[in-house]
Order: sequence, then C-alpha cells, then structure tokens
Amino acid sequence: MPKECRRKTSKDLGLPGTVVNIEGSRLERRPAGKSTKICDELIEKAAQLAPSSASGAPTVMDERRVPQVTITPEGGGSSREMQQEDWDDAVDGSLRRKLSNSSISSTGSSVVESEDDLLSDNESKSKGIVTLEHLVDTGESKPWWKLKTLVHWPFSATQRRKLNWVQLAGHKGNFKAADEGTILKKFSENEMQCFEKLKGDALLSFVPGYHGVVEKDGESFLHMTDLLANFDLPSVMDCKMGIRTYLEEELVRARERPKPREDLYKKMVEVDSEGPTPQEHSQCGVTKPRYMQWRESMSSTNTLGFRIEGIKKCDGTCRTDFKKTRSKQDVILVFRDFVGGNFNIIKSYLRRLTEIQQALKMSEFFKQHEVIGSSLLFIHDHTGNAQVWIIDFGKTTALPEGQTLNHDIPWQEGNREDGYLWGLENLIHTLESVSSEGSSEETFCSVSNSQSTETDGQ
Ligand SMILES: Nc1ncnc2c1ncn2[C@@H]1O[C@H](COP(=O)(O)OP(=O)(O)OP(=O)(O)O)[C@@H](O)[C@H]1O
Ligand SMILES: O=P(O)(O)O[C@@H]1[C@H](O)[C@H](O)[C@@H](OP(=O)(O)O)[C@H](OP(=O)(O)O)[C@H]1O
Repeated sequence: MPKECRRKTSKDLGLPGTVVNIEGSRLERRPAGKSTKICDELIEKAAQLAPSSASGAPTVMDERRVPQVTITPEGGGSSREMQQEDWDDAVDGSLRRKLSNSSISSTGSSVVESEDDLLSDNESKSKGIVTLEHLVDTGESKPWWKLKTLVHWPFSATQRRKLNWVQLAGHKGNFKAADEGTILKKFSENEMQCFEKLKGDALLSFVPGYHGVVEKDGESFLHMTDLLANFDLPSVMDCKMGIRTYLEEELVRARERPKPREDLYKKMVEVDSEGPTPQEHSQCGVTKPRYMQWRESMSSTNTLGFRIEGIKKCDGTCRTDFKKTRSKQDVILVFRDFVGGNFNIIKSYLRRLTEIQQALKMSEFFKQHEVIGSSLLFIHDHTGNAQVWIIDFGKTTALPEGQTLNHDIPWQEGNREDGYLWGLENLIHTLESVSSEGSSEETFCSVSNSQSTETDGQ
C-alpha cells in the first residue's frame, strides 16, 4: 500500500474521546464499558435471529466477543441491506458504536512502507462486523469520482447508503460499499496489477471479480465483487496462506534501518509477556519482521503453512483470537466449530480447495509471483452454499522475468519461496481429518442407533 494511504487515528489527530467521520465532523465515542455491553446485546439479538443450527451446540473453543464497529451510516438501502434489515433493526440505534472511518490503513499492505511506517494499533484493526459507507452519486452537479478503467458506472441511488458487512482482517476503513453486490477496497498499485494480470489466468474463477479503479477526492479504490453478496447470514473464515507473511524486502529494510514499533511490542506482550527479548523489553519496541516472524511461530503459519485469522459465524459471534492456534488438532477444532458440525459443508469446502489447488498448479500468474499475506476466504450459510475464494494480493509481487517459484519448498532468504502450495496441502489434509471424523461419527451414530433400536425392540 502506498504510504500516503496510511491514516491517522483520532488519537493521532489529538481528539481523545472523539472520532472524525468522512465528512470531517466530530462524533461522540461511547465509553468503552458501554460499548462492550452494547456489543453483548447486539450479539444476543443477532443470535436470536440466527438459524437454530448454529446457536444450539456448545462451542468447542472459548467464544470471546469482540467489538462490533459501525461507521456513521446515513439513510438509504440496497436490496442486500433490505435482506439484512431485520438483523440491522435489532442492532440499530443506541447499539451502534461510532468510530472513525479514517483509521490507519494497510490496504495493499506493506510493500514499501511497513518499516518506515507510522504506528498501527489494535483499535484500527477490523475484527468482525462493520457497516460500510456506501459511495454512490450524492447528487452533486459534478461527479466526485472518475472511473479509470470502468466505462459505465451503474448508478442506482442518489443517497449515501450503508451495508452490514464482515471484515475479518485488515484495517478498519479499508473498504466501502459500492453498487449492489460490489465493494471498494483502498487502492494498492500492487493489488491492482495482480487483478489486471489475473484477467486471463487459470485462477480467474477463484478470485473476486475485478471491475477497475474508481477515484474520489484524489483517493482511489479497487472495485470488486462482494463475495458475501449471495449468502444469507453467512459464516466466514479468513485463512492467511503461506509459511511467510512478510516480504524479503521488508526484512532487508529492517536490517538496514531497524525501526522498533511500540504497538507491535504491545501486541506481542499481550499474547506472551516473555516473547520480547531483553533488548526489545528495554526499548519497548519490536521491528515489523521480528513481530511477523514471532506471529508465524506462535500460530500455525510455520507448522502448517497457513493460519486462521478470523471467523464470523451466522449467530453474529466473531473471533480473531487465533494467535496461538498452532497445531493441526487446534485447527480441526476451530473448523468443526465453524461449520457447526455440518460435515457436508466441509466436503464442499474440500471440493473447492482441490479445484483451487489444480488451478494454482496450472496458473502462469502463480508461477511468476511471490504470494505473501494472501488469504483463502471460506463462506457458507444455512442453505448449504459453501465457497472458498482467494483474496488479498496487496503483498503479491512479481518475480524477475524468467524466474518462477515452486511454492512448496522451504524458504531461504533469497529464494522468495512462500510455501503456499505446502500450506494448501496441509489445509486440505486438515479438512480431510475433520471430514473423516464426521464420517466416523455418522457411522458410530447409525451403529448405536440401530443397536438401541434392536434393544428397544427386545
Ligand atoms: N471481495 C471480498 N468480498 C467479501 N469480503 C471480503 C472481500 N475482500 C476482503 N473481504 C473481507 O475483508 C477482510 C480483509 O480483506 P483483505 O485481506 O483483502 O484486506 P487488507 O486490508 O489487505 O488486509 P491486511 O491488512 O491483513 O493485508 C477479509 O478477511 C474479508 O473478511
Ligand atoms: O495480525 P496482527 O498480529 O494484528 O499483525 C498484523 C498482521 O500481521 C498484518 O498482516 C500486518 O499487515 P500487513 O500484512 O499489511 O503487513 C500488520 O502490520 P501493520 O501493523 O504494519 O499494518 C500486523 O500488525
């Protein structure tokens, strides 16, 4: 992501207790205690409205509730909003916590900026359900945006609109709602180039539809298909792929100009007070690659070549506390919980993953790119619809002409290997284990059912 896309928090702007909406006006921030209560109410109400299949069973892992964020909505309603309106009503009004839409952004990620960057903070990270502001024609005489690669923009409304949406990773404010079934993501040159190159590639049907670049007030966005649009109260999981989550160039830069970051130090200490070295403790800071490597070693990135970033279930609960979900068995438990014991969903996911695996092996794009920080987005709902998509090309970079990657051999600095295919294979094996546990449970159930029937009959 270009450095200028980084945004300051209200704290940075010297506005404690206030936030700034996109029009620049100050908004009230509710006290933290109140928003936690609000969040609990929200989740309870959403849970009441959710299909019973997901709400009944006890969860395998501790279900920590995370703050739900809403960004200053104003009127309007698209068909998708209408579908969500009941849910929305239940969580509307005082249940909303207003936050800035101008938080720090890492869209397009850190190809050039991360180590030189201003600080990030936990408040700026998205952890679940957000309400996206809708960028449509506001009725101004002169259109405030200009389409660069899309000739016709299908304007269908004249008001700002809102869209309840799920953002499991990345920074708040990186996404906006667009016309029906589409969203806008903050522009990154890198990601844009990837989408352009993917147009004729074997991976095309596994990435979100790309509809070009749009601009507003000098700010650019990538216009893409909203993968959640065709789901009804979807459950969503973000799995970050690969054995490495930082670019080699980030490593080089950190070596040349180490910039310890206090926010990353704090995030590390929160998970493991013994994580930082004595030197890092004394300077209260860790460099970005050091933090990223630590994250990889705590989670399943190093051991399995992928890690779970976040989950939102159909009952409205969101979790992003997977920093220590490391072993295959840990991941199996999370997936079982995610699908609510519905092993048919796992089977559908497995079919899709196998298709993705085949497409990756055919893909020229994949051969020629180091794929870092990209995720697989798992989405299913109560209808049994289950899909997996490849998202986030912010840190996917082209190799020099003529060079290719295997994606399944160990990384050594300089070879740029990312372990993507190795991670995918492990992910498939992990889901196969979930699926076979399901099959044996089904067998066990039908055997014990028939035994009890026989006993009843005696
Ligand atoms: N096309 C899409 N349709 C639906 N949801 C999406 C789409 N793209 C992204 N998301 C949601 O937004 C989240 C963040 O997406 P993405 O990883 O692309 O953002 P990012 O800001 O680049 O993140 P990071 O800073 O971690 O690199 C995903 O976890 C997913 O929940
Ligand atoms: O998941 P965590 O523990 O919150 O850590 C973040 C995560 O690794 C992101 O992938 C990374 O953004 P990029 O992928 O864009 O580098 C971000 O760096 P940042 O703080 O520099 O945005 C980290 O803080």
